[in-house]
Amino acid sequence: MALLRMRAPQGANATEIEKKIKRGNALRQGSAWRGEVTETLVSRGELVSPHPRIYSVPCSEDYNNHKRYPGCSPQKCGRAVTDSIVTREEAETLKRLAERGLALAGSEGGASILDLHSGALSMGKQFVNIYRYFGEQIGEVFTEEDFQLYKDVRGRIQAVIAETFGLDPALMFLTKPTFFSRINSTIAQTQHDEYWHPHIDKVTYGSFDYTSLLYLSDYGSDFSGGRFIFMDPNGNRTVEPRAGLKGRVSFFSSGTENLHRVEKVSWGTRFAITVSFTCDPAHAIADPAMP
Ligand SMILES: O=C(O)CCC(=O)C(=O)O
Ligand SMILES: [Fe+2]
Repeated sequence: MALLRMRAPQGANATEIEKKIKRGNALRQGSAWRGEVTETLVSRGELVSPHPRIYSVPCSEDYNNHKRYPGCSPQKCGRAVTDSIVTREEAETLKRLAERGLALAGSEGGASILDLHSGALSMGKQFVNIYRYFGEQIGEVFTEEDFQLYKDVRGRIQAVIAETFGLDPALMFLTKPTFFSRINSTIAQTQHDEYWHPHIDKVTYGSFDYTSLLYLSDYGSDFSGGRFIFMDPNGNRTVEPRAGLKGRVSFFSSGTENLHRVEKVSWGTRFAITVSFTCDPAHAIADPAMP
């Protein structure tokens, strides 16, 4: 995603992890596997309800290099998708909010973000602080109800992640960045537009232990390309975004076991929100709020 390139890998093990990505990429390029989709974990036509569809993956060693927080740090790793916690109306409301916010500016390239917590909004080739730049006008874009909806949805996602991975939800914390993304097929102008690179969220964002993505538009009707791809050593596993019936939520442990990328969007516009959690209270943030 756009914010993704803003941060260098952090921590003592970052270079090791980068080496692992490079080794993995070299292996993939040299093998018979040419990056095709080998398995669709959840397709656009399915409704995953009432229980999440869960795929377990062995935890990578990443977590051994970090302080462990009992009740939160991953002991079980994997990925899951649920279509049962965000209604279609809620997804539509959040999409309209993303549209309104991003309509104020946006990247010249194909990927724009609006970070609700920091206020960072793509503008041309850079970012502005939406709360500072638009001042009082912000009241015409966001309402208290919008922030309340974000908070409710965040709470539901947190609960389902805790349930799935056997965690205490009170010991996991929202972390930054948390942002709306808007992606289209416009040619990239800066690195921030290059959303398609393989990455590991724990490396890219530092504080993430669990990542979630709430999709606000539909693969195949609002846009094409733009599938989410887990890049496993033995092939690609994809999740097809969708929101038209229920807002699809995909979530996963943020370490090397979940190396991933987003396929390039070939037409249309793709909206999503990233909502992620940390086990480290020092990296906790409050829910975004009206300034
Ligand atoms: O939008 C998506 O499906 C994934 C974005 C992503 O990988 C990220 O923001 O780190
Ligand atoms: Fe990511």
